This record gives sequence, C-alpha cells and structure tokens, in this order.
Amino acid sequence: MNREPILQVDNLTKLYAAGKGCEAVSFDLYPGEVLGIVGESGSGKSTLLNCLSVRLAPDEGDIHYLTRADEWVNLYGLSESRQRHLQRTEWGIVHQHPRDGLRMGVSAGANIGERLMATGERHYGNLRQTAQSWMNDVELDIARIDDKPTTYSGGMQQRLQIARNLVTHPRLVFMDEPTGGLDVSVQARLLDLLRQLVTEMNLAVVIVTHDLAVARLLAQRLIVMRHGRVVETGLTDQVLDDPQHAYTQLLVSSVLTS
Ligand SMILES: Nc1ncnc2c1ncn2[C@@H]1O[C@H](COP(=O)(O)OP(=O)(O)OP(=O)(O)O)[C@@H](O)[C@H]1O
Repeated sequence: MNREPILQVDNLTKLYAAGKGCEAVSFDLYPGEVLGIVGESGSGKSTLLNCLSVRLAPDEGDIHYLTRADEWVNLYGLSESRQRHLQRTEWGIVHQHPRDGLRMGVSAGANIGERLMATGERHYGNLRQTAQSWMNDVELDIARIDDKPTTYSGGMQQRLQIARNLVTHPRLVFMDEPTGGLDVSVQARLLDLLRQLVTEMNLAVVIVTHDLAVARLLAQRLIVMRHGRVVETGLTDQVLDDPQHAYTQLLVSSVLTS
C-alpha cells in the first residue's frame, strides 16, 4: 500500500446536540484502502460522511485531501466551485437511494455521459461508447441506454449510479449504505461487483453501513461509532473477530444472535 495518505481527517466535529452528530473524529485514508464506518442508527455515520464529502460544514476540525495534481488542499478552505469540481471529477458519491444520485429525467446514457463531460470530454461518439462500456461493466443491458432510470429496477438504478460515479475514474468514493434498500440476492451480486471494481480501480473508499457483513466483505479497516464518537478502530477482521470495546462486542454479538 502507498505510504502517503490521500485524506487526512483531524478532530472533525459536527454536533446537533450532545452525542448527536460526530465528535473529534481523526483518521488517515490511503489510496486503495476501503474504510468502513459502522454503528447503530443515530450514531453519526451519515453526519460524518456528509462532512467528509464537503456536503455539511463541520463545527471544528480539518480535512486535507491530496488532489490528482499531487497538491494537498484544506477542503473547507476551498471555494465552493472548487469543492463542487472535486466532487464531480475526482470523487464519487454513491447514495443509498439511487434517486438522490441519478438524474431521473434523462437517459441512462446521459447519466453516465454528463459526468464525463464535466471532465472535458465533448465528443458525442466517445461519450456514447464510454457509457456503453460502463453499462457493460456494471452488467446493464446496453440496449436500454436510451431508457430513463425511472424504468429501471432498484438494483439496476444502483448499478447505473455506480457507473455514473466511476466513469470519471475518481480517486476517492463515498458510499452511504450502497446496498441498503435492495433484496438480499440483488445485494450479494452488487457487493461482488463493487468489490471487483474497487480492487481493479484501486479506489480509496469510505463506506457507511450498519450491516457488518457488508463491512466485512468490502472494508479493510473499520471505525466503530457510538453517540457521535469513535469507540473502536482497527483492521476489519480484528475488530469483528476480537472486539475490544463493550459496544463493539454488543454490536457483533447482536448480529450473531439475530
Ligand atoms: N439536520 C439535523 N438536525 C438535527 N439533528 C440531526 C440532523 N441530522 C442528524 N441529526 C441527529 O444526529 C444524530 C446522528 O444522525 P446520523 O444521521 O448521522 O446517524 P446515522 O448513524 O447515519 O444513522 P442511520 O444509520 O439511521 O442513518 C441523530 O441523533 C440525528 O437525529
């Protein structure tokens, strides 16, 4: 693994009330590393993810990011347009509900192509060809390239959202419960696909999930949150097989007994 991190998070805090939000979170993320954020509902996972992806300003703390141009930037010191540009080109954000990450009123092909246009590609033939190739990669029928996402199933919409995010070859991807709303069989295939793409593209990923099986499958390292604070962090197998904190022990045992 590359020794220089891609993201440095220092003392990140966003509190709505005591214990509600995220508090004093610090970690480094390395290229090619998948970091899982786990914890029960309300523990602050989404708040943390939203702060990390510059969609929610923290009360305190800093996030430094190493850009594609090899320049360290303080994310909350950047202009809004620079933040948006990073979000569209160097990052991906995969939402739990595909509707939040797709444009439902335009075709599947346009959903993929417009992200590519944000990076400067203008040639219609290239855009269409790349969109087809990505549909193929995420196992969508390319005959449906001109159909709108509204005509797709939930699993297909999630695949399309993944293609839309990965077409720009992001360096960093944020995922919020990416398999959350799907049937178990659809979930399993999507997880396989995600795992394969993350490895092939050497993506750095921060993934929020309440599902420890998803965390086990995708993440190398875990952060366990409770009441907005990190209670335990470590390699996924260590945390799940030999949890040190009483809360993590409870979380793991509740999965085993349910
Ligand atoms: N905009 C807001 N205003 C006030 N309180 C909020 C707001 N957003 C979140 N909270 C509170 O902050 C706490 C953490 O919420 P958050 O959504 O980050 O948790 P979570 O771990 O992602 O939960 P879930 O797994 O249910 O999505 C909760 O108590 C929530 O009610």
